[in-house]
Amino acid sequence: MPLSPLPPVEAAKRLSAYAAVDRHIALEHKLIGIGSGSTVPYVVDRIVQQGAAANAGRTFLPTGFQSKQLIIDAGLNLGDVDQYTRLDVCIDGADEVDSDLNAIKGGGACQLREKVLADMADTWVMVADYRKNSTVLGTNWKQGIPIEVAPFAYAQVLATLVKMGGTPTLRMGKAKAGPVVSDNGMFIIDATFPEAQMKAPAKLNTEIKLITGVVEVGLFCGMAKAAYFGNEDASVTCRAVGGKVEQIASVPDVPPVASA
Ligand SMILES: O=C(CO)[C@H](O)[C@H](O)COP(=O)(O)O
Repeated sequence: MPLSPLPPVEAAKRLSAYAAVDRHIALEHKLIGIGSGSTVPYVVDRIVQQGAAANAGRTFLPTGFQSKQLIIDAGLNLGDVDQYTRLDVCIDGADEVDSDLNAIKGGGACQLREKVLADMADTWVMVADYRKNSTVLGTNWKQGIPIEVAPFAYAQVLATLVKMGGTPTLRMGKAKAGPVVSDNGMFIIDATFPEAQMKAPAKLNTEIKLITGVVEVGLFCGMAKAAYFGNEDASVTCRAVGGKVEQIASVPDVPPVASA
């Protein structure tokens, strides 16, 4: 059956997710990390399409409340990060990816758990629509780098980020008075930095991480094996570690490893 029609950005998210699952989640993969955001439901969707037999012996670890619900709602086996020290593969979304596969993540305030699972995974892969495909971080994603901080320390961290050249703001709730509180009970600061600093994201990541009170930084540097971007023309751009870029003309309606 052909894929159901979707608005262009949603269709692009679905394409990236389907292509990444088809390439990176094989029948022998038993421990799988599920990231956060609005692209990841399509990852779970494609995994379910691989069939009940494929998924019977698998365990899925979530990066937060949202992905935990996705795993449960899909009828997949839920695992806890306490039970494992490695994953076969983890697929996650991204807010922006640069030409070296460094990424800004944490638009959904999940960057701590996302980074722990990325660290654990033998293969960590990002999925996103074409708007996230960039050369320098901060070009398309203007909101800033999400930084998870201990609530007690937030004012001091804000001041230190300003001294470092950043423009930080405390992320406020949309349907809640007061700041956003992460799944870990932390606050989130979003900080923009001048392009010169954004061009060296690994250095910036280390500098921010060293601020007392910072729990995790939404810069993911040197972690990804590949990033998949769904395009408006129904193709998928795959950028792999080492700089190889591949255009995937189309994604099949059914996953190649589908089982009964
Ligand atoms: O890092 C994240 C959440 O903390 C998400 O993966 C990121 O915000 C991308 O989300 P989306 O797929 O909705 O664009």
